[in-house]
Amino acid sequence: MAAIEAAGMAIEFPLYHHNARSLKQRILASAPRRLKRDDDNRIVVAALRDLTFGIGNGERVALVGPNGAGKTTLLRTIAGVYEPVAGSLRVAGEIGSLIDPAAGMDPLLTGRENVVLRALYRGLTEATGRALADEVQGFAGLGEFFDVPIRGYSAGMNVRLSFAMATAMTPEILLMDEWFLAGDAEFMARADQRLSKLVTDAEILLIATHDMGIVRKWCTRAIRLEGGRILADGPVAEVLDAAGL
Ligand SMILES: Nc1ncnc2c1ncn2[C@@H]1O[C@H](COP(=O)(O)OP(=O)(O)OP(=O)(O)O)[C@@H](O)[C@H]1O
Repeated sequence: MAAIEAAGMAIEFPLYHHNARSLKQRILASAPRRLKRDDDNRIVVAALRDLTFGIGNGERVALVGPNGAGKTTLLRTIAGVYEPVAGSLRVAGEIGSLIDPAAGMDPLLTGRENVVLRALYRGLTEATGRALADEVQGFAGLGEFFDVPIRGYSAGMNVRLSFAMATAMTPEILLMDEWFLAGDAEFMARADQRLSKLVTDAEILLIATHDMGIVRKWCTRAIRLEGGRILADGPVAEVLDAAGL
C-alpha cells in the first residue's frame, strides 16, 4: 500500500555564508519572514515550514499556490532529492518522477541505453528493458535520435524521451510537475491518453500545477501552499472555491 506521511517537516536552502555580513543585514531587513538565520549563522530560505499531512492509497492530490510557494520543493523532497532539516517524512511505495526531465539519465548514453538502464535499476531484466525501449521509441517519435547520446538532444527532445520513459513504467506513487504537460500540440494530443492511463493506474498522484482545469479534471484533493506553509488541505472544490481559484 502506497503512503506518504509528513510530520512537522521543514526544508531550508542556505543562501549566504557568514562573511557576507552587510548583504545579510539588508536581506533580513527587507524580507524577514521567508529568509532567516540558521544555527550556523547562515542565511537560509525556509522553503517548507512545519508541513504535516498524510496521503493514502487512491488519492489524487494537487499542490497549488503562487510562484515560490514550495510546490516543486515538496515534490523533490518526497522524491528523495532533499533531506528535511526538521520533522519527519515517510514514503512507502515505488516512486515515478516527472519533475526534472534529465534526472537519473546519463548524458553519454543513447535514449535507448538510458531506458534499458532505468529498467535494470528498477529490477527488471535486460530483455524486458529492451522491449520497453522499443515501446518508448515508438511513442517518443525521436526517429534516429533515439540511438544518439542524449547530450545531443534539444530541450523538447529531452521532454519527449523522459515523458515516454516515465509513462512506460507505472509507479505506485506518481510525482508530476506541470511543465510535463507543456509539450508541443501534436505530442500532447498523443500524450493525453497515455498520461490518463498512468494517472489512473498509479496508487497515489501528486501534481504541482497552476492550471485549475487540470486540478479539477484529475484531482480529488488539493493542498494550497504559500510561503512554504500549508494554508488549506481538503476536497478540490472546497479548497479552490475558498481561495477564489
Ligand atoms: N535549490 C534552491 N536553492 C535555493 N533556494 C531554492 C532552491 N529551490 C527552491 N528554492 C526556494 O524555495 C522556495 C520554494 O520554491 P519552489 O520552487 O518549491 O516553489 P514553487 O511553488 O514550485 O514555485 P513555482 O510555481 O514558481 O514553480 C522559493 O523561495 C525558492 O526561491
